[in-house]
Amino acid sequence: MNDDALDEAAEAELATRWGPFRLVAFRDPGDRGEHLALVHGEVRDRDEVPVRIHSECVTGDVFGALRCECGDQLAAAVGVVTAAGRGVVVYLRGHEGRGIGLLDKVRTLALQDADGLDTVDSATALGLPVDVRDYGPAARVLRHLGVRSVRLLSNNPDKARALETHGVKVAVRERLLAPVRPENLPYLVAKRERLGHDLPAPELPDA
Ligand SMILES: Nc1nc2c(ncn2[C@@H]2O[C@H](COP(=O)(O)OP(=O)(O)OP(=O)(O)O)[C@@H](O)[C@H]2O)c(=O)[nH]1
Ligand SMILES: [Zn+2]
Repeated sequence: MNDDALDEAAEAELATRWGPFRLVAFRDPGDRGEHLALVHGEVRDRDEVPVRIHSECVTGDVFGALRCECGDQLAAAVGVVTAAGRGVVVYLRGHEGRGIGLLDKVRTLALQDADGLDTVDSATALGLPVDVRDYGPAARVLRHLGVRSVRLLSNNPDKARALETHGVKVAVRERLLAPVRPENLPYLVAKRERLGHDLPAPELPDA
């Protein structure tokens, strides 16, 4: 896809429970979707800016679902950014279910519960792709913000590679770990063993 400018963007200050952010809402020319970037501190013309590229997970991010660790990672990323005094959290809508959409994601969850399939096999069993996320919108908004290179907060080496193919300079990728819980243990195991995520062997804390 092209790596040109954003179609349109709107900005406002956003005081949050975590601290002050500048909200940049934008429409991307590639997927035509509306996405968000939460910007903290000065990021223009900076190198190694802490950046989280977060795929929408309405169940985990909004409703606190524990079967994935998305909500915990989002909070952790905001914590890293505010502690560093600068950074960006890009929130990509349309990435729900690694790009298959909300309804099909929920179908995969139901199949996991019914048949014990993991997050990969449940998608394949339904004839769905495992991961069809487009990182072009993330690359374009980082360019729009003038970020020179990023300290990427992610356990997914493919995400770093995908961003690089869209012209983002990933100076370093850093793990973004969430607490291991009984509810998210199967998901973390599958991400480590099936999807090649850079995760330590997940272990539950002693009770
Ligand atoms: N298809 C499918 N998608 C899921 C499932 N659980 C969570 N997701 C989606 O997975 C996306 C997040 O991807 P993950 O594989 O958890 O992590 P990642 O973004 O690749 O890697 P990190 O940067 O380390 O978070 C979100 O869009 C979720 O909606 C599931 O069981 N099936
Ligand atoms: Zn999730």
